[in-house]
Amino acid sequence: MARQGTSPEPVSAAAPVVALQDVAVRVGGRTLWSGVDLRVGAGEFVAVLGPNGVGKSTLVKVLLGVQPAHEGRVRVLGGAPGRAGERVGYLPQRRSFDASLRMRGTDVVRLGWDGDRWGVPLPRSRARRAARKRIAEVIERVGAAGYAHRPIGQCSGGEQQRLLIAQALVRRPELLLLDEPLDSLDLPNQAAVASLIGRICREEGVTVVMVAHDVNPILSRLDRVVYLAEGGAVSGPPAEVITSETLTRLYRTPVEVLRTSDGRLVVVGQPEAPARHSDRHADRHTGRDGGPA
Ligand SMILES: Nc1ncnc2c1ncn2[C@@H]1O[C@H](COP(=O)(O)OP(=O)(O)OP(=O)(O)O)[C@@H](O)[C@H]1O
Repeated sequence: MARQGTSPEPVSAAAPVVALQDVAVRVGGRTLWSGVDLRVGAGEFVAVLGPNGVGKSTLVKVLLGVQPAHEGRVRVLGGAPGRAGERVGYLPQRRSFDASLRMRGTDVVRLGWDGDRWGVPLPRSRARRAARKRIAEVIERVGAAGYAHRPIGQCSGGEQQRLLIAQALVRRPELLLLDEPLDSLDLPNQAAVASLIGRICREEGVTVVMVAHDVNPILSRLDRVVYLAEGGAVSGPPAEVITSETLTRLYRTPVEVLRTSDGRLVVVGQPEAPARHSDRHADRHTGRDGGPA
């Protein structure tokens, strides 16, 4: 599929945090998408959208360097993907914690600090103090201080998600890759977590690339969206991309974008990707008869 950008990507004098040039990805012998161009500047908030199974998580894996691009050029923080180490924070697609899990929220955050740390160790007490300080600071930042000492399995979905965001942030990444962080949260928690991510982006200058099933909770905060389709993609400001005309062109089938009275977007007619994994998303509603953008 040919590239279908609606407007030229903004030209920034600074090197982009993420740069994809004519990138194609193949998994299991199938091309998921191709001809994808994307430039994400420092401090931008970008959403990756599209139907189930289209390859949104795979795009994140390309940026992490765990999924190679089949074609094209990918740069992350000025280097090859996977080379930026702790400069990239990652929140994988949500996996819920078993209610009986005794690990505390602080331990979950600590995993992000200790994870794969190696090299010349700091003196033990100094290292411990630095770790404790940063873990407490980031738990405070995400508003989780009230429950971080509870077993994670006893925290609510929204509380768990905040702690996982803290884990992704604990090493002060410049780029935060979030795979459906609002998945399974109720509307008030979606709004609260979206607001938190927006503040981290705006106030701390962290670049955010976030896979989303529903763009509405983050719509007002986004600089750009990338809409993936079988074969191709379109990227640009939300107001230019999430339109009946652009999505109809991208999906080559009539797609209608409706705006509800409270400003939410609903996309009607967006096709499913050919290989659905409805097993993981049985409760979602994205087919031809309408779903959130
Ligand atoms: N290692 C793999 N081998 C074969 N197929 C794979 C592999 N990884 C992913 N896929 C397939 O690639 C497609 C894209 O998967 P991906 O998880 O990136 O989609 P997605 O857009 O994030 O989906 P969802 O919205 O449902 O989470 C799916 O059909 C998936 O089954």
